[in-house]
Amino acid sequence: SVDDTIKLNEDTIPKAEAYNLYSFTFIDFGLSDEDTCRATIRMFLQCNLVDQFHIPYTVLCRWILSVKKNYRPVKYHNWRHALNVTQTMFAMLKTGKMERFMNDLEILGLLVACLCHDLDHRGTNNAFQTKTESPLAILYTTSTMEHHHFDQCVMILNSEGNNIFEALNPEDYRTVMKIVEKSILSTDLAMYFKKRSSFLELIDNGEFDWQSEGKKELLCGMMMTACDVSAIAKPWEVQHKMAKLVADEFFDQGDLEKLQLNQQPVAMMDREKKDELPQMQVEFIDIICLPLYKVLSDTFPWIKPLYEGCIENKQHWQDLAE
Ligand SMILES: CCCCn1ccc(=O)c2c(N)nc(-c3ccccc3)cc21
Ligand SMILES: [Zn+2]
Repeated sequence: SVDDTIKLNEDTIPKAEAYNLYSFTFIDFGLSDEDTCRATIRMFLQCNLVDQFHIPYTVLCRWILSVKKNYRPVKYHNWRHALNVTQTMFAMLKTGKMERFMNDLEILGLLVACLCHDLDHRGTNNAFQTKTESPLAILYTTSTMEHHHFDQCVMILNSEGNNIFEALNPEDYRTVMKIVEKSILSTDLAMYFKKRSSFLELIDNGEFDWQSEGKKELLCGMMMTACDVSAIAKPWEVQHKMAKLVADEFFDQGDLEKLQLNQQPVAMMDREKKDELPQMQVEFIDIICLPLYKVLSDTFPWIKPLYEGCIENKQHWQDLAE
């Protein structure tokens, strides 16, 4: 009858294995937009978040659709990137066994942060906001886009029927919003090097339980970056396609800089230098990705597949760079 809501149970939403959600080699290419929403629901179900935090099914669906709608159709920083980052976080927590260090609020916060971490991205980076004196750069002078992404996350949660946190008590609500805010802000790659050296210091001091406030925040921040760049660790065919999407988005920004600002873009964003891409990929892997996945997989061995995937892709890019 009309008042039959779609009962949320195992069979209305395909199983996690049907979407290969537990794997570090998850590929979204074959999924329809509707499938991406079902896969997101499945990840929340598998982490028992819907029952744990009494998230009404219709609110969860509406929120996922609102988040998807607030991603722009840019070449790389779109809804599919958000889904891929969220799925990598899910795989790190489950297959990578990182969930043992996290309480339920942290798991909820991390998945929400991943899904929202690039909301309303325009395909241009923080430097571009500053150079063009965009309204966002005037609003936030540091981590400009990341503050905007968090703002958009809050705006959606405050929209009618979209507050998946509505059943949380005030203390838990404050806690989870802090986790979401810190996790989204930690995806600013400019913060990565500082974060990594603090993380290394903790490792060198023999840190093992990660339970204090600051240490937990640092671990979540490292996990967020590991998920954000995880396209670099995917099977070569997938990585090659994703790298082209990243480069094309960078080149579009370079074009804007030439046209709007009459400035010469950096090599990474200059389509005249596209044949230097393989070498730039090797540098990106060596400077950002390998150090990150090495320190994480040395400490948490079950996420080694990310390190191995990255090593393999470095080899492929080196072959192209010669
Ligand atoms: C906005 C930051 C994107 C970071 N990023 C995330 C995941 C990726 O897979 C990749 C990639 N394959 N390549 C690049 C890259 C492209 C041209 C020059 C230098 C680096 C970046 C990247
Ligand atoms: Zn991202």
